[in-house]
Amino acid sequence: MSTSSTENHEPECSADASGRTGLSAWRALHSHAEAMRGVTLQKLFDADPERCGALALETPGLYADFAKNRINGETLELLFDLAEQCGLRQKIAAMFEGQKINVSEDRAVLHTALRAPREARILVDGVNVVPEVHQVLDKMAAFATNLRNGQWTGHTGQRIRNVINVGIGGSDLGPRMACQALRAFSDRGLRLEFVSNVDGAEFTEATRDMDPAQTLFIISSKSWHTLETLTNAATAREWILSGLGGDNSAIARHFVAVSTNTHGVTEFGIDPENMFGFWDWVGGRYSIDSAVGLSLMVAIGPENFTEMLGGFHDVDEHFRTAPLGRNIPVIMGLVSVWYNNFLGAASQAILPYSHYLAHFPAYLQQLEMESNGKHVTGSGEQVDQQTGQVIWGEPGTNGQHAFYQLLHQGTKLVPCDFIAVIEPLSDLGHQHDLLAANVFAQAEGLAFGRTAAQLREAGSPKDQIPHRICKGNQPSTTLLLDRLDPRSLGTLIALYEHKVFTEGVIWDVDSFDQWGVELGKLLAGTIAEELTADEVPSMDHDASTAELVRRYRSGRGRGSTG
Ligand SMILES: O=P(O)(O)OC[C@H]1O[C@](O)(CO)[C@@H](O)[C@@H]1O
Repeated sequence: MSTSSTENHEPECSADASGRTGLSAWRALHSHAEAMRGVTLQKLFDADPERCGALALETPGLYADFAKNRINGETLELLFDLAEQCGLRQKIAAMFEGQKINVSEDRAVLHTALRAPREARILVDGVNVVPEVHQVLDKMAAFATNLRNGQWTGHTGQRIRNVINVGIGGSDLGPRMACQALRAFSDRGLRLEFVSNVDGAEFTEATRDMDPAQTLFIISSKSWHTLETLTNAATAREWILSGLGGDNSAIARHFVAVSTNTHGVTEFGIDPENMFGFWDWVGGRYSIDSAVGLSLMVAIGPENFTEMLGGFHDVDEHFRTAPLGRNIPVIMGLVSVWYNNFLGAASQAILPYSHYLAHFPAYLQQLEMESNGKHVTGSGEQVDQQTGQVIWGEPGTNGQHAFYQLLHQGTKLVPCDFIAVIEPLSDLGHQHDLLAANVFAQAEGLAFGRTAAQLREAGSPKDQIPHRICKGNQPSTTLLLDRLDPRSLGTLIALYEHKVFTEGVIWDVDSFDQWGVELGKLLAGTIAEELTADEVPSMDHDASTAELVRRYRSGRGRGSTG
């Protein structure tokens, strides 16, 4: 197995002593990785009966089992050395202090302030931001309460029964994931829908059979410039107006906005009174605790939302204060770097054994891949090692009948995060026991596999034995929650936020910008004009793209030859 340079996209510059690969801890980890190649999980367990206790950590409501990872004490020590040499502890402090660690945008990164207690003091440019945070939370709580108890009615005086969050990326994935995760805590009299895609199919399906008189839209966009959201918002306005007799005053009762852009919101026609603000120091993918969580607060109520913030805050404190060796998100991040940069893992699977967490892998895709998919360091130099994790996954047990075959018998190293829950949320406790049996069984099976000797003993036909062998040694971490509730969801999300932060520090990237997303937006603007122009446009594309545009125009009955 090769090490940090396994992918097709090699950095343009070679590793030099000023980059991460020049650090003594980096070089030591390389040598250690060589030594660990033949060391299987079976050997690691056989060698150390204390391993499980030594490699498990707890935080309220959650047990993190790292034992089934291809690491030993030395691996961890070297990873902690690397963290020290990369200044992880100083960078954690800098984030919590509100220093402008989002260097390419010259912004502070303070999602942790969103869940700070009322009495906390966190300064950005000399101003304590905590009172503002709580002002917005209070305004959200008043609105959510009025909507839930029927005091906020629609234009015709009818009670609101449907709430549709319109937003994309960070303005969609968090509340969408959490509304599903916390359905058991939701007001079942309210129907929550999410519309993100510019594909009109999503809007059409979400609003099918809905009564506009009973429907409220939350238009959520940090920038208020996002094509998908503004397009869907305009469609929503048309839908409300045509459903309610074209009276513009209906907008005030059927639209609220979540944004940092008061001007854009006002221009759209939403009263700034009905706008819930946030700040440029909240990144989109870190915004679920801000006003972006409004749809979630409407669904679960302000008290549950506050509980969730408590879970986040507990982990913030843990991340900020626990020594590296006891710090769960630090270890999650470092173990992830170990596989990515030293053992050549191609991707990382997120496998929640809870149907309520069905959207959690998609949420983590943005969190991880938009944060750490970067090719330059904070100071704009080409990185000298692989950055970013490819994240994917599905809830168990469904995934077992789809892609686990590759995990058990394929040739790829795919570290897995299993997320399991002890207490069932439904009355079907016996099914929950089966679910739990499966998650523990999968982690065990992936780690230790099934040998030829075991198969022979079980009476497998001789010619089938090679096909049936599972080599094992596929590593995993298991996060075991006492129960899935607002607090533990906060805990879980915050662990991953800080895991991603840890990785970003090791890779020396700005985890809080996302310039790469801009290119697609720019090109789509040009192509949208070409697709819809009356006259055949003159195009400046590569031959492949130009042909696709021509064929599309032709298929839509528009001129395609010039
Ligand atoms: O909330 P906005 O400004 O509409 O942006 C939505 C999303 O678009 C991005 O800027 C790029 O995809 C994300 O970072 C962000 O979460």
